[in-house]
Amino acid sequence: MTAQLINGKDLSQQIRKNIKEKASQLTEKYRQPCLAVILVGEDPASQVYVRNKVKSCEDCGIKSILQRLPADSTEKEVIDLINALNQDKEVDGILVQLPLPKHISEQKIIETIDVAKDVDGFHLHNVGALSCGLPCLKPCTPHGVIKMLESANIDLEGKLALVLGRSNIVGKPMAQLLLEKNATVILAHSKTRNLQKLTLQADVIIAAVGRPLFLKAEMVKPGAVVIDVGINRNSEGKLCGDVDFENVKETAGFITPVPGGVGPMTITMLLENTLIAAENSFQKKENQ
Ligand SMILES: NC(=O)C1=CN([C@@H]2O[C@H](COP(=O)(O)OP(=O)(O)OC[C@H]3O[C@@H](n4cnc5c(N)ncnc54)[C@H](OP(=O)(O)O)[C@@H]3O)[C@@H](O)[C@H]2O)C=CC1
Ligand SMILES: Nc1nc(=O)c2c([nH]1)NC[C@@H]1CN(c3ccc(C(=O)N[C@@H](CCC(=O)O)C(=O)O)cc3)C=[N+]21
Ligand SMILES: [Mg+2]
Repeated sequence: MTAQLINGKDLSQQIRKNIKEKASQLTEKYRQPCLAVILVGEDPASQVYVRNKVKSCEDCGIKSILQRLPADSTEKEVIDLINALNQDKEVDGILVQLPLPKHISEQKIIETIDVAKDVDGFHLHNVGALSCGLPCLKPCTPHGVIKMLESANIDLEGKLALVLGRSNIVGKPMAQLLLEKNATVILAHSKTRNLQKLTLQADVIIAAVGRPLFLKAEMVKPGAVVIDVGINRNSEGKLCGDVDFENVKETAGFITPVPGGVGPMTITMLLENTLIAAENSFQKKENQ
Protein backbone atom coordinates (compact mmCIF):
# COMPACT_ATOMS: atom_id res chain seq x y z
CA MET A 1 0.00 0.00 0.00
CA THR A 2 1.52 3.32 -1.04
CA ALA A 3 -1.50 5.51 -0.34
CA GLN A 4 -1.85 7.41 2.89
CA LEU A 5 -5.20 6.73 4.53
CA ILE A 6 -7.40 9.70 5.43
CA ASN A 7 -9.38 8.38 8.38
CA GLY A 8 -12.80 10.03 8.63
CA LYS A 9 -13.63 8.32 11.89
CA ASP A 10 -10.59 9.71 13.73
CA LEU A 11 -11.01 13.17 12.23
CA SER A 12 -14.68 13.10 13.21
CA GLN A 13 -13.78 12.24 16.76
CA GLN A 14 -11.38 15.20 16.96
CA ILE A 15 -13.92 17.64 15.54
CA ARG A 16 -16.71 16.26 17.73
CA LYS A 17 -14.68 17.06 20.85
CA ASN A 18 -14.92 20.75 19.89
CA ILE A 19 -18.57 20.38 18.97
CA LYS A 20 -19.31 18.87 22.38
CA GLU A 21 -17.49 21.71 24.12
CA LYS A 22 -19.34 24.33 22.07
CA ALA A 23 -22.72 22.63 22.64
CA SER A 24 -22.14 22.68 26.37
CA GLN A 25 -21.25 26.40 26.31
CA LEU A 26 -24.38 27.23 24.32
CA THR A 27 -26.50 25.08 26.64
CA GLU A 28 -25.16 26.95 29.66
CA LYS A 29 -25.64 30.39 28.12
CA TYR A 30 -28.92 29.90 26.23
CA ARG A 31 -30.46 26.42 25.92
CA GLN A 32 -29.52 23.07 24.46
CA PRO A 33 -29.10 23.14 20.65
CA CYS A 34 -31.65 20.84 19.01
CA LEU A 35 -31.92 18.86 15.78
CA ALA A 36 -35.24 17.45 14.54
CA VAL A 37 -35.03 14.46 12.21
CA ILE A 38 -38.03 13.36 10.16
CA LEU A 39 -38.17 9.80 8.89
CA VAL A 40 -41.02 8.84 6.57
CA GLY A 41 -41.50 5.10 6.13
CA GLU A 42 -39.50 2.09 7.25
CA ASP A 43 -36.61 1.83 4.77
CA PRO A 44 -34.03 -0.25 6.73
CA ALA A 45 -30.96 1.71 5.50
CA SER A 46 -32.62 5.02 6.41
CA GLN A 47 -33.45 3.67 9.86
CA VAL A 48 -29.78 2.84 10.45
CA TYR A 49 -28.62 6.30 9.29
CA VAL A 50 -31.23 8.09 11.37
CA ARG A 51 -30.36 6.10 14.48
CA ASN A 52 -26.71 6.96 13.86
CA LYS A 53 -27.55 10.67 13.64
CA VAL A 54 -29.62 10.63 16.83
CA LYS A 55 -26.86 8.77 18.71
CA SER A 56 -24.20 11.20 17.46
CA CYS A 57 -26.28 14.15 18.71
CA GLU A 58 -26.57 12.52 22.11
CA ASP A 59 -22.81 11.91 22.32
CA CYS A 60 -22.15 15.61 21.61
CA GLY A 61 -24.74 17.08 23.98
CA ILE A 62 -27.11 18.13 21.21
CA LYS A 63 -30.78 17.45 21.75
CA SER A 64 -32.50 15.42 19.04
CA ILE A 65 -36.14 14.87 18.24
CA LEU A 66 -36.99 11.93 16.00
CA GLN A 67 -40.33 12.24 14.21
CA ARG A 68 -41.46 9.09 12.47
CA LEU A 69 -44.27 9.13 9.94
CA PRO A 70 -45.82 6.11 8.19
CA ALA A 71 -44.81 5.42 4.56
CA ASP A 72 -48.33 6.26 3.35
CA SER A 73 -48.34 9.75 4.91
CA THR A 74 -49.56 12.44 2.55
CA GLU A 75 -47.31 15.25 1.34
CA LYS A 76 -49.48 17.65 3.32
CA GLU A 77 -48.92 15.70 6.54
CA VAL A 78 -45.17 16.00 6.12
CA ILE A 79 -45.46 19.71 5.26
CA ASP A 80 -47.65 20.34 8.32
CA LEU A 81 -45.04 18.67 10.54
CA ILE A 82 -42.24 20.76 9.04
CA ASN A 83 -44.26 23.95 9.52
CA ALA A 84 -44.77 23.07 13.19
CA LEU A 85 -41.01 22.50 13.60
CA ASN A 86 -40.29 25.77 11.72
CA GLN A 87 -42.41 27.58 14.34
CA ASP A 88 -40.87 25.74 17.29
CA LYS A 89 -38.38 28.11 18.97
CA GLU A 90 -36.56 25.21 20.62
CA VAL A 91 -35.72 23.52 17.31
CA ASP A 92 -32.56 24.76 15.54
CA GLY A 93 -32.14 22.25 12.72
CA ILE A 94 -34.54 20.16 10.64
CA LEU A 95 -33.45 17.18 8.56
CA VAL A 96 -35.85 15.17 6.41
CA GLN A 97 -34.22 11.82 5.66
CA LEU A 98 -34.05 11.12 1.91
CA PRO A 99 -35.19 9.37 -0.17
CA LEU A 100 -38.88 10.02 0.49
CA PRO A 101 -41.71 7.74 -0.72
CA LYS A 102 -42.38 8.39 -4.43
CA HIS A 103 -45.75 10.11 -3.93
CA ILE A 104 -44.03 12.94 -2.01
CA SER A 105 -42.05 15.66 -3.83
CA GLU A 106 -38.59 15.92 -2.24
CA GLN A 107 -38.05 19.39 -3.70
CA LYS A 108 -41.34 20.67 -2.29
CA ILE A 109 -40.53 19.24 1.14
CA ILE A 110 -37.05 20.78 1.17
CA GLU A 111 -38.40 24.22 0.20
CA THR A 112 -40.81 24.04 3.15
CA ILE A 113 -37.96 23.91 5.66
CA ASP A 114 -37.05 27.30 7.17
CA VAL A 115 -33.79 28.36 5.42
CA ALA A 116 -32.22 29.10 8.82
CA LYS A 117 -32.99 25.52 10.00
CA ASP A 118 -31.91 23.78 6.77
CA VAL A 119 -28.92 21.93 8.27
CA ASP A 120 -28.58 19.74 5.14
CA GLY A 121 -28.00 22.88 3.06
CA PHE A 122 -30.45 21.59 0.43
CA HIS A 123 -32.87 24.55 0.35
CA LEU A 124 -32.78 26.64 -2.88
CA HIS A 125 -31.72 29.65 -0.85
CA ASN A 126 -28.70 27.86 0.64
CA VAL A 127 -27.82 26.31 -2.73
CA GLY A 128 -27.93 29.76 -4.37
CA ALA A 129 -25.92 31.37 -1.57
CA LEU A 130 -23.27 28.64 -1.89
CA SER A 131 -22.96 29.23 -5.61
CA CYS A 132 -22.54 33.00 -5.03
CA GLY A 133 -19.94 32.51 -2.30
CA LEU A 134 -22.29 33.98 0.33
CA PRO A 135 -22.53 32.70 3.92
CA CYS A 136 -24.85 29.69 4.12
CA LEU A 137 -25.38 26.28 5.67
CA LYS A 138 -23.08 24.07 3.60
CA PRO A 139 -24.16 20.60 2.46
CA CYS A 140 -22.69 18.09 4.90
CA THR A 141 -21.12 15.46 2.65
CA PRO A 142 -19.13 17.80 0.37
CA HIS A 143 -18.20 19.97 3.34
CA GLY A 144 -16.94 16.88 5.17
CA VAL A 145 -14.81 15.96 2.14
CA ILE A 146 -13.19 19.42 2.15
CA LYS A 147 -12.39 19.02 5.87
CA MET A 148 -10.75 15.66 5.14
CA LEU A 149 -8.59 17.20 2.39
CA GLU A 150 -7.62 20.04 4.73
CA SER A 151 -6.73 17.59 7.50
CA ALA A 152 -4.28 15.87 5.15
CA ASN A 153 -2.79 19.26 4.13
CA ILE A 154 -3.81 18.79 0.52
CA ASP A 155 -3.66 22.13 -1.24
CA LEU A 156 -6.31 22.34 -3.95
CA GLU A 157 -5.25 25.57 -5.62
CA GLY A 158 -4.66 25.02 -9.34
CA LYS A 159 -5.15 21.26 -9.00
CA LEU A 160 -7.29 19.30 -11.42
CA ALA A 161 -10.18 17.87 -9.40
CA LEU A 162 -12.65 15.44 -10.96
CA VAL A 163 -16.03 14.80 -9.35
CA LEU A 164 -17.79 11.62 -10.48
CA GLY A 165 -21.55 12.08 -10.11
CA ARG A 166 -23.69 15.23 -10.43
CA SER A 167 -26.47 14.78 -7.88
CA ASN A 168 -27.86 17.86 -6.14
CA ILE A 169 -26.85 16.54 -2.73
CA VAL A 170 -23.27 15.39 -3.43
CA GLY A 171 -21.71 15.93 -6.87
CA LYS A 172 -22.87 19.45 -7.74
CA PRO A 173 -22.17 21.08 -4.36
CA MET A 174 -18.86 19.16 -4.20
CA ALA A 175 -17.80 20.79 -7.48
CA GLN A 176 -18.82 24.18 -6.07
CA LEU A 177 -16.73 23.78 -2.91
CA LEU A 178 -13.68 22.58 -4.87
CA LEU A 179 -14.03 25.59 -7.16
CA GLU A 180 -14.15 27.82 -4.10
CA LYS A 181 -10.77 26.31 -3.15
CA ASN A 182 -9.40 27.34 -6.57
CA ALA A 183 -9.25 23.85 -8.02
CA THR A 184 -9.97 23.35 -11.73
CA VAL A 185 -13.06 21.19 -11.67
CA ILE A 186 -14.41 18.50 -13.99
CA LEU A 187 -17.94 17.33 -13.16
CA ALA A 188 -18.38 13.90 -14.77
CA HIS A 189 -21.57 11.81 -15.05
CA SER A 190 -23.14 8.92 -16.95
CA LYS A 191 -23.06 10.77 -20.29
CA THR A 192 -19.38 11.68 -19.97
CA ARG A 193 -17.27 10.28 -22.83
CA ASN A 194 -13.76 8.85 -22.41
CA LEU A 195 -14.05 8.97 -18.64
CA GLN A 196 -10.77 7.12 -18.07
CA LYS A 197 -8.87 9.70 -20.13
CA LEU A 198 -10.19 12.40 -17.81
CA THR A 199 -9.75 10.56 -14.51
CA LEU A 200 -6.14 9.73 -15.42
CA GLN A 201 -5.34 13.44 -15.55
CA ALA A 202 -6.95 14.29 -12.22
CA ASP A 203 -4.90 15.19 -9.15
CA VAL A 204 -7.97 14.67 -6.98
CA ILE A 205 -10.91 12.32 -7.68
CA ILE A 206 -14.14 12.37 -5.69
CA ALA A 207 -16.26 9.30 -6.42
CA ALA A 208 -20.01 9.70 -5.81
CA VAL A 209 -21.60 7.32 -8.28
CA GLY A 210 -23.36 4.70 -6.16
CA ARG A 211 -21.72 1.68 -7.84
CA PRO A 212 -19.37 -0.72 -6.04
CA LEU A 213 -15.83 -1.06 -7.51
CA PHE A 214 -16.57 1.67 -10.10
CA LEU A 215 -13.24 3.52 -9.86
CA LYS A 216 -10.49 1.08 -10.90
CA ALA A 217 -6.74 1.38 -10.44
CA GLU A 218 -6.26 1.85 -14.23
CA MET A 219 -8.35 5.04 -13.98
CA VAL A 220 -6.18 6.69 -11.32
CA LYS A 221 -2.99 8.67 -11.88
CA PRO A 222 -0.22 7.43 -9.56
CA GLY A 223 -0.09 9.64 -6.47
CA ALA A 224 -3.59 11.08 -6.95
CA VAL A 225 -5.93 11.80 -4.03
CA VAL A 226 -8.98 9.51 -4.07
CA ILE A 227 -12.03 10.29 -1.95
CA ASP A 228 -14.77 7.67 -1.81
CA VAL A 229 -18.25 9.02 -1.06
CA GLY A 230 -20.09 5.88 -2.13
CA ILE A 231 -22.07 3.79 0.34
CA ASN A 232 -23.08 0.51 -1.27
CA ARG A 233 -23.61 -3.11 -0.35
CA ASN A 234 -21.60 -5.60 -2.41
CA SER A 235 -22.86 -9.02 -3.51
CA GLU A 236 -22.03 -10.43 -0.06
CA GLY A 237 -24.00 -7.69 1.65
CA LYS A 238 -20.84 -5.98 2.91
CA LEU A 239 -20.67 -2.18 3.07
CA CYS A 240 -18.38 -0.77 0.36
CA GLY A 241 -17.69 2.43 -1.52
CA ASP A 242 -17.43 3.31 -5.23
CA VAL A 243 -13.67 2.76 -5.33
CA ASP A 244 -11.86 -0.54 -5.90
CA PHE A 245 -10.02 0.13 -2.65
CA GLU A 246 -7.78 -2.96 -2.61
CA ASN A 247 -6.19 -2.08 -5.97
CA VAL A 248 -6.42 1.72 -5.96
CA LYS A 249 -4.64 1.96 -2.59
CA GLU A 250 -1.50 0.58 -4.26
CA THR A 251 -1.08 3.57 -6.58
CA ALA A 252 -3.01 6.49 -5.08
CA GLY A 253 -1.25 9.10 -2.94
CA PHE A 254 -4.17 9.40 -0.50
CA ILE A 255 -7.33 7.36 -0.14
CA THR A 256 -10.39 7.27 2.14
CA PRO A 257 -11.87 3.99 3.41
CA VAL A 258 -15.50 2.84 3.51
CA PRO A 259 -16.68 2.48 6.20
CA GLY A 260 -14.85 5.01 8.35
CA GLY A 261 -14.32 7.65 5.67
CA VAL A 262 -16.73 10.26 4.37
CA GLY A 263 -19.79 8.78 6.16
CA PRO A 264 -18.83 9.77 9.71
CA MET A 265 -17.72 13.20 8.44
CA THR A 266 -21.17 13.80 6.94
CA ILE A 267 -22.72 13.35 10.35
CA THR A 268 -20.05 15.50 12.00
CA MET A 269 -20.83 18.34 9.59
CA LEU A 270 -24.53 17.89 10.36
CA LEU A 271 -23.76 18.39 14.05
CA GLU A 272 -21.64 21.43 13.21
CA ASN A 273 -24.44 22.92 11.08
CA THR A 274 -26.89 22.39 13.95
CA LEU A 275 -24.62 24.43 16.24
CA ILE A 276 -24.24 27.15 13.60
CA ALA A 277 -28.03 27.32 13.16
CA ALA A 278 -28.47 27.50 16.95
CA GLU A 279 -25.84 30.22 17.33
CA ASN A 280 -27.41 32.26 14.52
CA SER A 281 -30.80 32.07 16.19
CA PHE A 282 -29.42 33.04 19.64
CA GLN A 283 -27.58 35.95 18.01
CA LYS A 284 -30.70 37.08 16.20
CA LYS A 285 -32.64 37.09 19.45
CA GLU A 286 -29.97 39.12 21.25
CA ASN A 287 -30.04 41.71 18.47
CA GLN A 288 -33.81 42.15 18.73
N1 LIG B 1 -20.97 9.09 2.62
C1 LIG B 1 -22.06 9.84 2.70
O1 LIG B 1 -22.23 10.54 3.65
C2 LIG B 1 -23.04 9.82 1.61
C3 LIG B 1 -22.94 8.83 0.66
N2 LIG B 1 -23.80 8.79 -0.40
C4 LIG B 1 -23.54 7.74 -1.39
O2 LIG B 1 -22.87 8.33 -2.50
C5 LIG B 1 -23.25 7.70 -3.70
C6 LIG B 1 -23.83 8.74 -4.64
O3 LIG B 1 -24.99 9.29 -4.07
P1 LIG B 1 -25.95 10.32 -4.87
O4 LIG B 1 -25.13 11.44 -5.34
O5 LIG B 1 -27.13 10.55 -4.05
O6 LIG B 1 -26.32 9.34 -6.11
P2 LIG B 1 -27.28 9.54 -7.34
O7 LIG B 1 -27.74 8.19 -7.68
O8 LIG B 1 -28.26 10.62 -7.09
O9 LIG B 1 -26.27 10.06 -8.48
C7 LIG B 1 -25.31 9.23 -9.05
C8 LIG B 1 -24.50 10.00 -10.06
O10 LIG B 1 -23.55 9.12 -10.63
C9 LIG B 1 -23.62 9.21 -12.04
N3 LIG B 1 -23.33 7.91 -12.66
C10 LIG B 1 -24.05 6.78 -12.56
N4 LIG B 1 -23.50 5.81 -13.30
C11 LIG B 1 -22.40 6.35 -13.89
C12 LIG B 1 -21.44 5.87 -14.80
N5 LIG B 1 -21.48 4.61 -15.25
N6 LIG B 1 -20.45 6.70 -15.19
C13 LIG B 1 -20.40 7.96 -14.76
N7 LIG B 1 -21.31 8.49 -13.90
C14 LIG B 1 -22.29 7.69 -13.48
C15 LIG B 1 -25.03 9.63 -12.36
O11 LIG B 1 -25.05 10.27 -13.63
P3 LIG B 1 -26.39 10.90 -14.27
O12 LIG B 1 -26.63 12.17 -13.54
O13 LIG B 1 -26.03 11.12 -15.70
O14 LIG B 1 -27.47 9.88 -14.07
C16 LIG B 1 -25.33 10.58 -11.19
O15 LIG B 1 -24.91 11.88 -11.50
C17 LIG B 1 -24.21 6.60 -3.28
O16 LIG B 1 -23.47 5.41 -3.09
C18 LIG B 1 -24.76 7.09 -1.96
O17 LIG B 1 -25.20 6.04 -1.13
C19 LIG B 1 -24.75 9.76 -0.57
C20 LIG B 1 -24.92 10.76 0.35
C21 LIG B 1 -24.08 10.85 1.53
N1 LIG C 1 -31.61 14.49 4.28
C1 LIG C 1 -30.59 13.65 4.14
N2 LIG C 1 -29.34 14.03 4.50
C2 LIG C 1 -28.28 13.18 4.38
O1 LIG C 1 -27.13 13.54 4.71
C3 LIG C 1 -28.51 11.85 3.88
C4 LIG C 1 -29.82 11.50 3.53
N3 LIG C 1 -30.84 12.41 3.66
N4 LIG C 1 -30.09 10.26 3.04
C5 LIG C 1 -29.06 9.24 2.96
C6 LIG C 1 -27.67 9.82 2.79
C7 LIG C 1 -26.58 8.87 3.18
N5 LIG C 1 -25.93 9.48 4.32
C8 LIG C 1 -24.97 8.86 5.13
C9 LIG C 1 -24.48 9.44 6.27
C10 LIG C 1 -23.59 8.78 7.10
C11 LIG C 1 -23.16 7.51 6.79
C12 LIG C 1 -22.23 6.79 7.72
O2 LIG C 1 -22.00 7.21 8.83
N6 LIG C 1 -21.65 5.66 7.30
C13 LIG C 1 -20.75 4.86 8.11
C14 LIG C 1 -21.22 3.42 8.20
C15 LIG C 1 -22.63 3.22 8.66
C16 LIG C 1 -23.07 1.77 8.50
O3 LIG C 1 -22.44 0.91 9.13
O4 LIG C 1 -24.02 1.52 7.74
C17 LIG C 1 -19.38 4.85 7.48
O5 LIG C 1 -19.30 5.11 6.27
O6 LIG C 1 -18.41 4.57 8.19
C18 LIG C 1 -23.61 6.92 5.63
C19 LIG C 1 -24.50 7.59 4.81
C20 LIG C 1 -26.53 10.66 4.61
N7 LIG C 1 -27.51 10.93 3.75
MG1 LIG D 1 -29.74 10.63 -4.90
